[in-house]
Amino acid sequence: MTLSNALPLALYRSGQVRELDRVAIEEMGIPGICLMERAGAAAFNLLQQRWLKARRIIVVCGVGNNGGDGYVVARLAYLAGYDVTVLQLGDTTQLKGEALAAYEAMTDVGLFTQVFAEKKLSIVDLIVDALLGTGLDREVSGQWRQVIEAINRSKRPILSLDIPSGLHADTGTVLGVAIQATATMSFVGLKQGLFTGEGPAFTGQVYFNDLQIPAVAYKHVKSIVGRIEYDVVKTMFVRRSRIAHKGSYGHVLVIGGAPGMLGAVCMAAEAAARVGAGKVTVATHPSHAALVSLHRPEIMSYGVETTEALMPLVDQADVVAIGPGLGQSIWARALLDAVKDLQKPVVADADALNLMAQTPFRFPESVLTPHPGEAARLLEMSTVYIQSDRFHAVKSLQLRFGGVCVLKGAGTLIADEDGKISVCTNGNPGMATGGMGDVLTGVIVSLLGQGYTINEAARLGVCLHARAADKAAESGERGLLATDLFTWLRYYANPELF
Ligand SMILES: NC(=O)C1=CN([C@@H]2O[C@H](COP(=O)(O)OP(=O)(O)OC[C@H]3O[C@@H](n4cnc5c(N)ncnc54)[C@H](O)[C@@H]3O)[C@@H](O)[C@H]2O)[C@H](O)CC1
Ligand SMILES: [K+]
Repeated sequence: MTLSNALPLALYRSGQVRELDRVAIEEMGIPGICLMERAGAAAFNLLQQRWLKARRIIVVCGVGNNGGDGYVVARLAYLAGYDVTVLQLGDTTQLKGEALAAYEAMTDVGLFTQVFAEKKLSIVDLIVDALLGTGLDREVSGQWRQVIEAINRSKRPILSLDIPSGLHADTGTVLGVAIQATATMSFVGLKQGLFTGEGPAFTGQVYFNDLQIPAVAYKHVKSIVGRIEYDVVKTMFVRRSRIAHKGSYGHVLVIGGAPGMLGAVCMAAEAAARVGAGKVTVATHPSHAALVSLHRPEIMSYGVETTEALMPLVDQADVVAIGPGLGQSIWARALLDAVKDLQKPVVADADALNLMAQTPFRFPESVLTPHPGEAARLLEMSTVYIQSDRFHAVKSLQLRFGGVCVLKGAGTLIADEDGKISVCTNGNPGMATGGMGDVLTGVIVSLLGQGYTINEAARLGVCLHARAADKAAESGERGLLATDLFTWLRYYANPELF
C-alpha cells in the first residue's frame, strides 16, 4: 500500500463522514468491520513506513469505533512481531459492533488490553491514539483528560487515528484537551476541523485513506468546504500578453492612513504593486501624503481632507481598498460613507470593518477581510465564540454582508457567494504580526484590479500571501515582518518562473 499524503481537496463534517460510512456499508455492501480492518491496515502501513525503527508501540484505545481501529492496528503490529501494549480507557463491556469484533480478533491472537498506566508510556517508540474520533461529543474530563495530558507529557511520537483525540472534527476547537499528534491518519473523508482553528496545531502531518470506498459514494454528500493551497490555485495566474500596457492591469486606489498610521496604507499599496497592479494610488491624510511617494516613488499619493477631494480618485480607479490605518474618526467615517455604494469591487479591512460594525451596510461588490476580533464586532458576538466555530462564523459574515468574506487566522477561511467555504492550508504563526493584514488587503485588491472576480481574488490572494509568508518564514517565524513578504509576493505571482 503506497503511502501518500497527497490530500484530497474536499473536506467534510463528521455527520457527512458517517453518512459516507452508512452508504458504503448499507448501499455498497462493504461490511463495517471491513472498513475498520482497512482503517487499521492503512494506519499500520503508515506506522511502518514513517517510523522505520519503531519496535515498541503502545496503542491507547477508547470504547468506540476509533478504539476499534486501534485494536486492528495493535493486532497487525503484534502479528508482525512488534512489542505491542494495548492500554484501555473505558469499560470493554461497552464495546459493540465492529469495535467488539476487532477487540475479539485481537484477543483471539493472544493480545489483551491493560489498564492505562502513565509509566508505560516512557519506554516506547510510538504511541497510537485510538481514544476518540468523530464521536467526541463533550468536553474531555476526568480520567480521559488525565490520560491525554499524560500522553502529551510523554513527548513520545504520536500517531492519531482519524483525528487527534479531543479535537472537534467539525470546528477545529479543542474540547478541554487534545492529543498533540506527530501525525494524523484520517479516514473516508478529511474532517474540516483538521485544517482551521486549533486543528493545525494538533494534527501534525495529515495523511488520508479513503478505505477504498468507491468514488460514487461521495456523490451522496455535498462537501461545501474545500482545501485550497498555493500549488492548487497558482494556475489562475495567466502569462502576460506581450503587448500589455499599464492599463491592462488595473488602477488600484488604497484609502487609509490616518495621522500616525501611514505605514499600513504604504504596505497595502506596495503589496498591490508587487502583485502586479498597473497603477497604484493612495488617498490618505494630507498631513503625510507626500511621504508615501518618498517611500515608494512608483505609488501616487494624494492628501484628501474631504470626500469631494476623494471622489475624483475613486472615479479614475478600477478597484478600491479601504481600511488600512484608516482609524475611526469623523474623517475616516466620511471617506467610508463616500464609497459605501460604489459600483466597483471594494476590499474592506481593519477600521473600515470596525466602522461597518457600528452602522452595518453591504457594499455592492466586496471582499471583507476581518481577523477574529473584527469578525466578532461585525457579528456582535465574542471572539471566543467566533473561534469556537470558524466555519459558522465566516458563513454568517457572508450571509450578512454579501460578497466574499475572508476570516483570517490559522487556516484562513473564505466564504464565497456560491455558499462554498475554502480553507487555505498555507501559512504559519510568523504571520501573526502587524501589517500582515494590510499586505493581504493590497494583494487581493491588486488581483481584483487585474480582472479576477471577488471569489477568485480572495482565494488566489489568500494563498499567494500565505505562500509568500511560508517562504519568508524559512529564515525564522519569529521576527517575520509584513514587508518581508514583498520579494516573495512578486516571485509567487509569477509561477511560470518555476
Ligand atoms: N466512516 C469513517 O470515518 C470510519 C470511522 N471509523 C472510526 O470510527 C470512529 C467514530 O467512531 P464512534 O464510535 O462514532 O466514535 P468514537 O470512537 O470517536 O468514540 C465515541 C465514544 O466515545 C465517547 N465519548 C465521546 N466524547 C467523549 C469524551 N469527551 N470523554 C469520554 N468519552 C467520550 C462516546 O460516548 C462513545 O462511547 C472514527 O473516528 C474512526 O476512527 C471506522 O473504523 C472506519 C470508517
Ligand atoms: K483519535
